[in-house]
Amino acid sequence: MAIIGVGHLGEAVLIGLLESGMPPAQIWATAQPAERAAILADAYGIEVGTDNAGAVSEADVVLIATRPGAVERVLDEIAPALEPDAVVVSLAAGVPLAKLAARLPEGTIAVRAMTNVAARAREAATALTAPEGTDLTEIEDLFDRVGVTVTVEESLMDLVTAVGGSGPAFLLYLADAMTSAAVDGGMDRAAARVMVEQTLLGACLHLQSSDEPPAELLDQVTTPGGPTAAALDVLNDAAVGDAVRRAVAAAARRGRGLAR
Ligand SMILES: NC(=O)C1=CN([C@@H]2O[C@H](COP(=O)(O)OP(=O)(O)OC[C@H]3O[C@@H](n4cnc5c(N)ncnc54)[C@H](OP(=O)(O)O)[C@@H]3O)[C@@H](O)[C@H]2O)C=CC1
Ligand SMILES: O=C(O)[C@@H]1CCC=N1
Repeated sequence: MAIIGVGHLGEAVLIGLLESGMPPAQIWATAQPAERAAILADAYGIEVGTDNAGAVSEADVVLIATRPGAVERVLDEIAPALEPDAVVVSLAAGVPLAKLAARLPEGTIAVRAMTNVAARAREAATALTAPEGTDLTEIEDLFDRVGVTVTVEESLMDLVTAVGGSGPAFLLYLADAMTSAAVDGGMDRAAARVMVEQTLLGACLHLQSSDEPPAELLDQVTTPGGPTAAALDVLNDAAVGDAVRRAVAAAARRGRGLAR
């Protein structure tokens, strides 16, 4: 396979794939500038260059990991070098399948994947979309190596981008605020970080291990008149739940805007 434009997300996916046992010799990647390509090649023991067309020439699956604005240029570069049965998977927010297909040779399958940085820890949530009737088994298997994969209608991709692709940002925002509060209260920063990260991880695992809705689990940790109730009073007074809903809507709107 080939990964074109290894930056933050591309590196997370690369690490997850290698950690999953994919042989390094199976992955050809590109990055820029050449110095970064050399650093990545050294760090991961894979082929990394700056020649996008060269990297895809023997690939069955090509992941495009550049920012949205560079995707069409990359497709123009690689299109003549693609294997006839290659599948091209764009990881970019907001670039529709139609735009991908328009730049690819007739018959080349284009797929959109919205994943997230948790691919690094093989805990990504990935949503795939492709033209109706596409057999996505191979691509699902690929993303299953780095987490959990679902398939959605393309019309949902901007929403999925907001809750999945951007999703880690919501928890990292919370982690930053909770850590600052602990440090301001006198905790050592390293200890505060361990407490916060383990608590957030534990809460997510708790949610995952239960069939109950998050609101029900929230009730169960909120003793009437207790400290958690005091915290929720503040969050509710500040309408944080509403702000989160508006943040998801804003991220989805921005994703739609990128398509233009
Ligand atoms: N970051 C995230 O958490 C998520 C990102 N995404 C999507 O993933 C994509 C990448 O995001 P992210 O990793 O954050 O962005 P980055 O800017 O970190 O990575 C993109 C990389 O591609 C390189 N690049 C640009 N043009 C080319 C080219 N023509 N050939 C080869 N490499 C090139 C960039 O180099 P240079 O810096 O020199 O331009 C950069 O290193 C985006 O489309 C985004 O929508 C989706 C979900 C989550
Ligand atoms: O914000 C971004 O541009 C990317 C897309 C989704 C998450 N991060």
